[in-house]
Amino acid sequence: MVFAKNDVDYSLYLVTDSTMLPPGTTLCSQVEAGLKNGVTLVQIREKDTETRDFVEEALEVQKICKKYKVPLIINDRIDVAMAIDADGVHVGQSDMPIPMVRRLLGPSKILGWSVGKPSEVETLAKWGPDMVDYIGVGTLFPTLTKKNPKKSPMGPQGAIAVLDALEEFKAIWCRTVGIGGLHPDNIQRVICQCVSSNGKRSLDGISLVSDIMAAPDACAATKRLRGLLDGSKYQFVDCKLNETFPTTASIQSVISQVSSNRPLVQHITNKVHQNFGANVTLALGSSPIMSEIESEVSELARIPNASLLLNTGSVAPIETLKAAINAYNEVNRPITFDPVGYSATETRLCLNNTLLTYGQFTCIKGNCSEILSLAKLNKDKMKGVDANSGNMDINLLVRATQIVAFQYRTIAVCTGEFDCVANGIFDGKYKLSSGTAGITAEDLPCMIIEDGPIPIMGDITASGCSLGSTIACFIGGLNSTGNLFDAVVGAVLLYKSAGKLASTRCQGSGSFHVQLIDALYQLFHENKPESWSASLKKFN
Ligand SMILES: Cc1ncc(COP(=O)(O)OP(=O)(O)O)c(N)n1
Ligand SMILES: Cc1nc(C(=O)O)sc1CCOP(=O)(O)O
Ligand SMILES: [Mg+2]
Repeated sequence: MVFAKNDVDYSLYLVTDSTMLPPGTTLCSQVEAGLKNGVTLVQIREKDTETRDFVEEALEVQKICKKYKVPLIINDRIDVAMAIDADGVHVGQSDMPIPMVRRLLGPSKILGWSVGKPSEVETLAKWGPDMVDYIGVGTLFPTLTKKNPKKSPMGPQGAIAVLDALEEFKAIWCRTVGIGGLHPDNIQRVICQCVSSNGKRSLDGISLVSDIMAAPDACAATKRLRGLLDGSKYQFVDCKLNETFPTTASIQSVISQVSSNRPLVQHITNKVHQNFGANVTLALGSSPIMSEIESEVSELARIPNASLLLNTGSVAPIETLKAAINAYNEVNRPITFDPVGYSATETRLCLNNTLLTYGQFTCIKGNCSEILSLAKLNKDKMKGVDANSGNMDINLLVRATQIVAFQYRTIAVCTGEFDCVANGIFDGKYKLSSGTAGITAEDLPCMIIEDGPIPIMGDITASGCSLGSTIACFIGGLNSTGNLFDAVVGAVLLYKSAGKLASTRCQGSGSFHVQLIDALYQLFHENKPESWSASLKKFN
């Protein structure tokens, strides 16, 4: 049987490993359980099996694949593939060179290649459409399955770079599967986030080993994976994700929800911010807890209307931060991420990038420098001077905010002399292969919040960090019918207006601190957004 290459379904690509079989299962029983429940492509990968045994196993698996009319790919071993007339081969960067494999296999067989960086895409593009049919894009996340890995995990951001390279080098024929550490808790996020910058391409499928091969109930495991792949919405937080533009009326509704739901806002933050952040949270009718105790994060995340503010100025161990992200993601509770000093040092860059790869953030908030760095746009392109002072290049900052929102599938906030909020969530919708149907970062809904300069804001500690507290209060307090974009924009609008009001009442930075809390308290409890001083306007 020859499979027409255009008909290959890469959506759920099982790679075997008989070293992890649960008791009572066999290589064939796990493969058949997968095929019965939605596996669309199989690769036999047995790294420690003698050739004779490998051939026999491959022949058995091939029989089952034929029964389900699913192609069988052989890992590494071109000789075995030819011997049993398999449907294709997968090789990596350190295996037999692709042109040689293609010459042995002939034009009709499926040939896959492991790719981890854009330069490898450039190579396959130069070879043209008769060489590589698909690429395994990885290693996405840490995995114990591949022994002595040569590549460190690239995360969704690394996969985006590969997808961008496929578009850049016009390898439009080449299909893609993500691989490495893929499991139900990250697959939707991967499909959502792994989209080329032009919005035209997302992964064509996911490839995995242990989630099925090591599953005591491989049928159930496969059914769950199939359900995620055939789904279309990643409802990662319990509220509405639609993209309607906020209004003063919708913001008023958000405040009413916060007021009645009194969210628990867990702060994992820097020491300077802790006290002021707690007082800001109380002023906003919410309940602060400044806990960095790993063993209680799951319990806290399950408290009704719990909301996490993760400010990486915190000195908590990274394992605690990861546990907190997991805990809140697991129960669809919101996480506001404040990557303090994002790339100021190698240490911070590594910490922030690790966390950004680790979970789904409901809102990512940063100052101009942090947002520009996250968007990989350096300040030199700014028309004006440094991003933290006057002469803002508004268009560039909005663009950077939209890029962050697009790439992390989040609500991105850039705060400074003016604030902007971009909505990159696409209502949670995702789709294999076709990306965002050509919608790009610059098409994202974006609101600008302005109230003129408030210089004294920069003269107190934790003013930026406490915008994070405000956002966490607002999104934590939403009902399931509350709209996320309204909440984030409302938080920024309130915070900016309160800052302006406090600046007119204070005598200096000391009294500004107090006046800011008073102003937040007053505007929140009055709940009259139409009277606030900051302006709210659509950027696009
Ligand atoms: C679908 C898919 N993607 C990547 C790999 C890894 O192949 P390779 O880099 O050759 O490493 P080994 O699998 O040979 O250890 C794969 N097998 N399948
Ligand atoms: C076979 C393989 N190749 C990888 C790559 O990055 O190229 S990662 C990997 C193992 C993936 O196993 P699991 O789904 O159990 O994490
Ligand atoms: Mg290999």
